[in-house]
Amino acid sequence: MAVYTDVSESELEAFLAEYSVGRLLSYKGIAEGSENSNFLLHTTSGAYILTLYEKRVDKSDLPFFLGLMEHLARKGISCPLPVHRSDGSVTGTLAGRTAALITFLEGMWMRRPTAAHCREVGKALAGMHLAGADFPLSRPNALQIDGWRKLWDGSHARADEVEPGLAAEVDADFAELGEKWPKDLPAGVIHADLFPDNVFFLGEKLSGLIDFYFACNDFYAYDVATCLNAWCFEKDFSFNLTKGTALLAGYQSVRPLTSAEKEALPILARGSALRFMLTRLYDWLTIPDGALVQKRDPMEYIRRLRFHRRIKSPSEYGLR
Ligand SMILES: Nc1ncnc2c1ncn2[C@@H]1O[C@H](COP(=O)(O)OP(=O)(O)OP(=O)(O)O)[C@@H](O)[C@H]1O
Ligand SMILES: N[C@@H](CCO)C(=O)O
Repeated sequence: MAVYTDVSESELEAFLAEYSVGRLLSYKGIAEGSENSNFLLHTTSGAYILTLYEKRVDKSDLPFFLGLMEHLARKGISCPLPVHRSDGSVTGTLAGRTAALITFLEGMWMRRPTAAHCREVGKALAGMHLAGADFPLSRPNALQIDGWRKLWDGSHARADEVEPGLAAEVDADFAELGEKWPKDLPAGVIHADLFPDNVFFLGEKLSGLIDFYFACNDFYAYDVATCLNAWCFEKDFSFNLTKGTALLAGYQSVRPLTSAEKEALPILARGSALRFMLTRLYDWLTIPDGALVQKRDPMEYIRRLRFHRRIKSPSEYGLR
């Protein structure tokens, strides 16, 4: 459930008076998502998403996130467009929270993506990387190895509650990743969380990308590695080579990977699996049961980590 903050009709109407979106017809909370409170709004001019930023989003990052969506949308990437207020700004205050209104994207996310969906997502990711190359703002990735270490420091003592031996296993990953993490690869603005629930489709056609609230500057190939993790594993944790091949071919049809990026893919995939394992583990251990934040299973990413440790060549992901 992701409606942490209730909004009354009268305060919403007062908030909307600052926008040229017509009259409010209806609104309802959206259960999906975990970071912010989201509402679907219908007004006399169409449908919109209203987001109230909750405490896990640093407000000083909003110009980057919202500015990026606007930049990408203007360059032809299908993503939500922030709606401007009469004073030109894109954020206001509602129910004591910083809030923004963005355009509604048609489509639905794929619970069971096929290789065709994976190919489309690869193409869209590369398109986003190219379109973001001249975005003037930048934001360091807070979830690089130092950020992972902070999460790990907060989880280490209880990690073996999730699986005996996990603390020692992950300590070894940190040692190896610290040593082998690439220092210089093509970099720019990345999505950093392009999971299936952040990509909408109409049939097999990709209709848009959402949720840019982890976007940052980092290696492009790290974003590719995150998509391999999020899109190409089956429920039994086996890697689906057909999906990997499709995703990578889709990406490379728009932005070919350099040989250094190809070579780095196994270590990037391992680092990305560790990153999502750690955020999940931290939440798993620190968020009380029954809280509104949805907890996701860290074991799903421990299984991926184990897979990546065994990879000998990037061709095992379907790379050509
Ligand atoms: N522009 C949009 N058009 C249509 N639906 C949207 C749009 N933005 C968000 N949604 C809907 O709201 C849900 C939650 O959005 P979003 O993923 O941005 O939230 P979140 O709280 O940041 O979640 P998380 O980070 O856990 O994915 C989405 O799954 C989707 O159903
Ligand atoms: N995509 C993340 C959740 C928050 O964005 C995960 O699956 O762990």
